[in-house]
Amino acid sequence: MARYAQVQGSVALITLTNPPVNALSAAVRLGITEAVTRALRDPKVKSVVICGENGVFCGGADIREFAKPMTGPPLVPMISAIEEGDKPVVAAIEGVAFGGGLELALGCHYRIAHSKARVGLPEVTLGLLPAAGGTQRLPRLIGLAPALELITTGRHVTAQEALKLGIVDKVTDQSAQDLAIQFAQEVIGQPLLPRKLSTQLTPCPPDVDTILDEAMARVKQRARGAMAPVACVQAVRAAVNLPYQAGMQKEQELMAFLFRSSQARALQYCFFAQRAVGKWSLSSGAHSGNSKPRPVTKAAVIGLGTMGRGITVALVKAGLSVVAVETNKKQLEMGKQMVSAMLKHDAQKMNAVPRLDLLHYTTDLSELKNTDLIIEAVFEDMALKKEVFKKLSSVCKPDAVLCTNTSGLDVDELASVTKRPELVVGMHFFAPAHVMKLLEVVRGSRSSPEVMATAMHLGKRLGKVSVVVGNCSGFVGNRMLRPYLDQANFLLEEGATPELVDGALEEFGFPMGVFKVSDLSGLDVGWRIRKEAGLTGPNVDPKDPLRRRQGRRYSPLPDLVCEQGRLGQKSGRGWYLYDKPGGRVATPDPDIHKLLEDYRVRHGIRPRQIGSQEVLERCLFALINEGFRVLEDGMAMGPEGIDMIYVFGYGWPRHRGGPMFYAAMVGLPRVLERLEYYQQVHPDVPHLQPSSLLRRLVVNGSPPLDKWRDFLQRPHSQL
Ligand SMILES: CC/C=C\CC(=O)SCCNC(=O)CCNC(=O)[C@H](O)C(C)(C)COP(=O)(O)OP(=O)(O)OC[C@H]1O[C@@H](n2cnc3c(N)ncnc32)[C@H](O)[C@@H]1OP(=O)(O)O
Repeated sequence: MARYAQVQGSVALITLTNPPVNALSAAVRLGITEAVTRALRDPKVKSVVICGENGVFCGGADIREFAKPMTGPPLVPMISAIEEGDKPVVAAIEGVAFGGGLELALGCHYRIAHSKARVGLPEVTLGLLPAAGGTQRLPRLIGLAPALELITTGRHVTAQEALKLGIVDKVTDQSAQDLAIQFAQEVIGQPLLPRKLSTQLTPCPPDVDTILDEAMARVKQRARGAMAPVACVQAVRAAVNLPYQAGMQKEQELMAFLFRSSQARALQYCFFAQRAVGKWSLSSGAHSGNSKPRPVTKAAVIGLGTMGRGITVALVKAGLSVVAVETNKKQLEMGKQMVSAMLKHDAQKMNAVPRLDLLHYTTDLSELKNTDLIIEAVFEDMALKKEVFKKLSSVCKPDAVLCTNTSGLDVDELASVTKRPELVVGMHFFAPAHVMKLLEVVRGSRSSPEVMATAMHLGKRLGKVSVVVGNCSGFVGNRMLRPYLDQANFLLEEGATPELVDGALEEFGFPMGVFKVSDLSGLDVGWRIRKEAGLTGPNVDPKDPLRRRQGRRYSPLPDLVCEQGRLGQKSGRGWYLYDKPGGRVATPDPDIHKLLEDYRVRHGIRPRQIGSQEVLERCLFALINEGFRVLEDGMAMGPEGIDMIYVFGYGWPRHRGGPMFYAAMVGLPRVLERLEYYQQVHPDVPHLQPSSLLRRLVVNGSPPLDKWRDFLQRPHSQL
């Protein structure tokens, strides 16, 4: 796990060999410990170089080992032995030096990086802190403020920035290993003490307490309940206030607390779940390993509304040439201006040139003859989308892939109007499409494995977390959102206010509560959908009472709010009041409180005190319950997919792992018991009826999440 060689006569070369990222597993730590001891003992060895195999220095501690009892030599003494030795040790960083990998490099006396390498301490993103001396050595090396920023965010740093910050000593376009070997010979005999970071003091500006206090305030505000960033600031404070050994002690104490936390488990679960969803499989036996994507060099986007513009920008930023289509010259010009502005804005931020040359604008569909893949992003209307698909089917080359960016319409119905249903797939982007990381890739019943591979591969090129989902109404994310929204509205009827509900959800960790999100998206969106579904407006069954639709409880409150012209942020009023149309700062609105009071009086509802716990249980458990139904119906590959959809698309706090992981943490019997309770109180809400999968899991002793698939009744998923 670590290869030892003697090169250039006097240099010991230690190579980490644990593909793919040379993670510091027990075997690697043992290998390094033995190799370093050998090098330090061998009188013929005058200096040492540590590098990684296959162009990667080290991706850090082996995260898979965190769930198991610790074996092998610990990292801290291993790194101390390197630093304390009397021979210069040079880290040759290629690829990445992350987490324990960078901490290992910080224990070396010199660091040389390849120009394409990246370094960082991303432990905070795993619910931990850099506990192999990272919180103590990095501030001593680069100073308090930059170290705080890197450690509390986990940000990756390019080799060039690392050089500027002083993390690395040299950057090369050639082999970092070769330069390190040469360098290791040059520094033989030079004093080592100034290079041993643990012997140094953290360089501190006079306003050190202010910097630390401000960092703590910033971190607490951003963390939304996540504990690791707060612990990171505490650990770095120790690097300023305490001698090295005492600082290390503090680092270990904080780490021990974080290591056992449910947040660390949730964040580590997310790390692996994010990678697992990329490895899709279909019930036919096709999977990511045996299905080849089609080459896509030229794409097209139909419709330059909000979604189409974002998708166009995402495609261009990924280096694809794009034909952007609108129905008339005026819309096209408007779309063009917006897309150009977005690309220029983005390029400016990155100090790059906007790739406007990759774009071609047209109103003529026949110009799509040579495109490999087309993404339809027109208005969410089945008739209109069908018309577009019919035309695409006749103008595009026969093997062009046709994608729809619908947020919930039937992909099979759309595919049925084309001559190539096997080449039709859903690509559900989330607004703003060039920013949001989530992509639901919707498999129609006839979508071929090749077309699935193409959509998933394209998602990866666009930097998205792409999740394969089945073709059901609302797919996975929006389907699960409905019961959540319903519960929020029912809570208002029963006595809550928008700010009470939102407060509970924000306290839980959502960046915005449900009513603030609705105001941001525009309340008319849901209103139109409800009208089309016959839930409000002229198509309502006249026999339905006002608070019942289609056999179940219905809250007309959102419709009443829209009828008053309160459409959310854009009209300056929605569930909240804003300072002006388009304003962002929400303040509670007495008019909404009055509307709710009048409504309750009109319907004879006696308002009651509602607490945060009830808000969370009713909103979140209803959503989770639908998640179990999604699994039962075979519309998702597994709970990991659902969780990644919620983390990346709906603001579910990552440190709570996603709804299905959260359910497992709360305990499935508890979720079941609360759903049963609320179902008894609200028998007219079918969404509260516990799903059969949840019941079955509880009966079978609540197995861990990765075993849930064994309890599905359908032998095959619908994917
Ligand atoms: C005392 C405690 C001291 C230190 C604590 C730590 O060091 S915690 C670990 C800190 N390191 C990280 O957080 C880095 C995590 N990894 C990454 O960011 C990326 O994997 C990386 C290294 C940039 C490579 O990215 P790439 O896109 O090239 O590959 P991918 O992410 O798909 O990873 C490939 C497979 O390697 C597995 N893997 C990656 N890092 C680790 C790791 N540190 N431990 C264990 N396994 C790791 C990853 O899961 C992939 O596995 P696969 O089975 O192929 O899905």
